[in-house]
Amino acid sequence: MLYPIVWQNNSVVLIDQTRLPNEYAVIEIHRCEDMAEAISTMIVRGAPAIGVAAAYGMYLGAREIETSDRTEFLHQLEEVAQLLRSTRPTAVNLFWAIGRMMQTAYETLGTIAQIKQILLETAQTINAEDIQTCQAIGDHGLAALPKTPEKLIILTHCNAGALATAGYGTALGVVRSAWREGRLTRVFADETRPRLQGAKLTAWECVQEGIPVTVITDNMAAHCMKQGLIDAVVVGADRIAANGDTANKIGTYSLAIVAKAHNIPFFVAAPISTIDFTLSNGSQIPIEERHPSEIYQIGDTILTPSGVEFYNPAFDVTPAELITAIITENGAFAPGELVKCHTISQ
Ligand SMILES: CSC[C@H]1O[C@H](OP(=O)(O)O)[C@H](O)[C@@H]1O
Repeated sequence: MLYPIVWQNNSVVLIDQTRLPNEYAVIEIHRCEDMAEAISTMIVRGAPAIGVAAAYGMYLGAREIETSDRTEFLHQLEEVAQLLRSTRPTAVNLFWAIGRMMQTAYETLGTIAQIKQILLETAQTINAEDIQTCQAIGDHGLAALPKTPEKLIILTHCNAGALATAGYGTALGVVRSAWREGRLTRVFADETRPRLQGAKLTAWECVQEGIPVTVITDNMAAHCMKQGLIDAVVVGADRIAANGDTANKIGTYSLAIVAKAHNIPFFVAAPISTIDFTLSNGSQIPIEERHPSEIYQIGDTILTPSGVEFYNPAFDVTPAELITAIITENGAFAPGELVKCHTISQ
């Protein structure tokens, strides 16, 4: 299995996702500041993955705090948390993981050394739990897919694979489970402008595992659906509001509209840690805007003339009414029934 984040030799080893698919490179992270940089620059990316990365970042920061005073330690740890919170605003998993690490520190009574050790163990637990969560999402998603006698073609957007999680993936977790059970013909992967996570990362994951994959440009999805090539759409999520409105990579909203127009089921696959129950709907989800160079530059090639303006929102929000079901580690739920997701389905 593919693990993008590994605790090894007292440091965090990350697959450098900015170099895939042409180069498989790893980077060792020893300091919290470097983990924050890795999240901001998308060396590690994907909602669950940046949550796991931030959890380890909290430990790396705690490790460097040199005080024997508990109050001072917790004050400095909060500063570490603030640095990590400032990296990317949309994926709620980041804030969930940081909050769990801070709560662990507050609840741990003991020496500073004992608190640091518990923080490391908590980060490792968050890492291990996410892999199990993704495998459960994959199997619940398989059960939710259309029950046609023929094998399915699943369209996905961006990368919600092992690279976007601690392993196995969410949307690609459903793909992996479907492939394992002989329910999948192939994956259609939207290239996903501007950073091309679909063409670069989803395609790479599928090729590594021998899962047939067809890469299309984002503007081809409607045509493929009209031709009857797509049986279901499965995407990931970065933040889901209590009513089921879902923030995911830019282009997901238009994909959901097109799927609805063609009566194709549209599934969101995400861990419960991606659901933000403090938000009643998606209008309150912060949308990250990234540097315009992601639009105007590919490699060394500049695509646009000077003198133009750019708008580069990294995510959009799909209204709950366009979503067939939200697949979690506890089962598949209608968007309006997420309050039930804490009850494990049979
Ligand atoms: C497993 S959900 C991953 C989710 O995160 C991605 O965004 P980014 O590549 O900018 O971190 C994309 O929205 C995926 O669906």
